Amino acid sequence: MSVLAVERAVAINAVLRASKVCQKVFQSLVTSDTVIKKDRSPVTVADFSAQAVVNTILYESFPNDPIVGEEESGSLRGDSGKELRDKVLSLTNTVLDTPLGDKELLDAIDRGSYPGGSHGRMWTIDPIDGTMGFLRGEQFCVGLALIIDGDVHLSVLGCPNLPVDFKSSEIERGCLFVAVKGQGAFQRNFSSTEETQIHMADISSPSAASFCESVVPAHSSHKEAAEIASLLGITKPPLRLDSMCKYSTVARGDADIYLRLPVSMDYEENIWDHAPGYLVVKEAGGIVTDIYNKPLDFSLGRTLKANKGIVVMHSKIHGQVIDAVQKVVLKQ
Ligand SMILES: Nc1ncnc2c1ncn2[C@@H]1O[C@H](COP(=O)(O)O)[C@@H](OP(=O)(O)O)[C@H]1O
Ligand SMILES: [Mg+2]
Ligand SMILES: [Mg+2]
Ligand SMILES: [Mg+2]
Repeated sequence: MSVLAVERAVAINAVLRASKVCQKVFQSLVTSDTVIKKDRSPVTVADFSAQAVVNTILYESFPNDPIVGEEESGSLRGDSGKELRDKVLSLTNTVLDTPLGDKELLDAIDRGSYPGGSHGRMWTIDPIDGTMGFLRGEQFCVGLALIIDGDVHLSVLGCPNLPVDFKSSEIERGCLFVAVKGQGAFQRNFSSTEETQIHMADISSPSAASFCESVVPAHSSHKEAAEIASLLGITKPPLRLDSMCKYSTVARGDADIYLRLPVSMDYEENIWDHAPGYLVVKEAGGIVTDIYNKPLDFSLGRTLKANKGIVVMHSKIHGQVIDAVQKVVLKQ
């Protein structure tokens, strides 16, 4: 059996079930189910439920593995949290084989409180990445990765709204991306278990490239990305997508560059926002660095403290893209 085969199967099952939760909520989303967290980002019933589902399934197979998860159960607790808790619980139990009770639900969500670090195994889960895209009915994904001694070894991205093929006239949506370190990156569609290996598009000149960036300008500077594109001679308009769908889009060759340019130099990227997408791109043959051309360091806790921004590209255009990023962002 290949390395991490059991973990791979469990992670796929967890992400598919969590994706199902998101799809159910997506079909009946009402704005009153949105609460505002301290950081003012919207969080929905689906974020809590998807994290509970993934953490429960991971715990059944790997009870000793710690988890770094985005969400925590604070707003579901006590009398004030009862209404939301009831909704999250009933939604969660629609996709689990063994139903959870109230306490088990809260415990499952809070199993994601691990501080991270450089030693041993840990999972990281973003139950809905691109919550803004989810609320708009656009792109979002469920992201899960296994990090061992600070290095990403396995990742699964569930993208329920992503067209399975941008180039096809059919509009089938829903795809899963899976990567294991050293084993390549694969796409399978929600409608099948068949896997197809994916690769970055071969590109020799940045001027022929297309690039993607966040929809939300507060997450990545659109203005600086336009300046970089102009320096590189890129004429195609940016492909704006929420979530780690940007990593999968580049990994399967639908775009060539992903720019995430810091809007504030104080912001630290979260490991769950990048570890799952990072490995899919690496295993598809791409390079992922920060704006300083430094590799991403997942070993420093819950955030990428040592990095600023994200730059994803094919090795053949790496030097030119990094030069342009540094000229514009670092004024070098
Ligand atoms: N100032 C900021 N700069 C960069 N990313 C930010 C940010 N504020 C929030 N984010 C992150 O941006 C993620 C979405 O990225 P994108 O814009 O690529 O869709 C959010 O994930 P969640 O939606 O999981 O909260 C959140 O963690
Ligand atoms: Mg969030
Ligand atoms: Mg996220
Ligand atoms: Mg999230």
